[in-house]
Amino acid sequence: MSNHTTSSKGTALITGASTGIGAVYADRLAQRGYDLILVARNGKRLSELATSLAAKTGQKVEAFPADLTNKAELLKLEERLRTDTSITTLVNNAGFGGVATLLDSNVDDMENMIDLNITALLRLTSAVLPGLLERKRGAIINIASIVALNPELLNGVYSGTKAFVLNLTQSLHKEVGDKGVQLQAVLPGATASEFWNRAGIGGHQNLPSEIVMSSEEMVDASLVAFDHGELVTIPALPEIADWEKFNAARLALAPNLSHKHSAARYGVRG
Ligand SMILES: NC(=O)C1=CN([C@@H]2O[C@H](COP(=O)(O)OP(=O)(O)OC[C@H]3O[C@@H](n4cnc5c(N)ncnc54)[C@H](OP(=O)(O)O)[C@@H]3O)[C@@H](O)[C@H]2O)C=CC1
Ligand SMILES: CC(=O)[C@H](N)C(=O)O
Repeated sequence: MSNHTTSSKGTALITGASTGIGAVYADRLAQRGYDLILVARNGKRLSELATSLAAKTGQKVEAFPADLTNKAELLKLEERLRTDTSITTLVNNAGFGGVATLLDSNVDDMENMIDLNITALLRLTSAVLPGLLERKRGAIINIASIVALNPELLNGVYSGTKAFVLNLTQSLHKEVGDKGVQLQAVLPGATASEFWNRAGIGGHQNLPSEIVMSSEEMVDASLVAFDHGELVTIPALPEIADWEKFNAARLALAPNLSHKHSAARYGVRG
């Protein structure tokens, strides 16, 4: 498959685009002049969104229904990412979480969460990245979460999946960030979307309103950060210096985490 684009921005492929944060990315990127490929399970919702965004923006918008936890469907999307040279941007947004403790969770549901939040994201990234590097152009936006930094909040497997997304993005930035491909990890806090209904707490209306951002504001802030080339974006964090201090402390630990001998405090030095 070759170049389908009608746009100089190229095509953005957005997973989890049928609603919530992904649907707002679709709207905003189409308004910025991207053609779109919209992915989610609900084909009817996707087609309706594709039709309305195409009419609103004049961009080419395609619905690509797929369950990303289904290997055959995931492989089809990977093939598209590998072969469609119009694709310049991947927004890895599809994901779900939970609020139950591990002991109260069904382990099959946890595995399914890992399949979507980690495996699908990894495989789609691996499929698109070589082409972007070859063309020296493009971006991957990965939707993580503030729970990447906060394992004590919500479900621990969910936190682990989002820590994976953050770490992978930081690692890829080091690997390819100077080769023409922009990376961004977005760490939303509580955001108004169907996430909260799917997570089993009956909707974001059940949260204190002071901690819940609209999906529109979350995405708009993240796109401003994207334009500034920010690698890790925490839309709700008032002072970026707080993140920078946290990250600097992590980096300062690094040279001291691997030594020939264990620390003196354990009293077992050879
Ligand atoms: N809302 C929040 O408070 C926060 C959300 N996030 C993250 O943001 C991302 C988007 O979530 P949000 O918009 O809030 O949630 P929503 O539940 O509103 O949207 C999730 C999207 O993912 C799609 N999706 C779910 N399962 C699959 C699947 N198996 N295959 C393909 N698509 C799937 C859904 O569509 P369909 O059902 O049609 O497949 C939908 O489009 C997620 O990664 C979430 O973890 C991070 C921090 C905070
Ligand atoms: C931190 C949150 O409130 C959240 N929903 C998430 O991380 O997905």
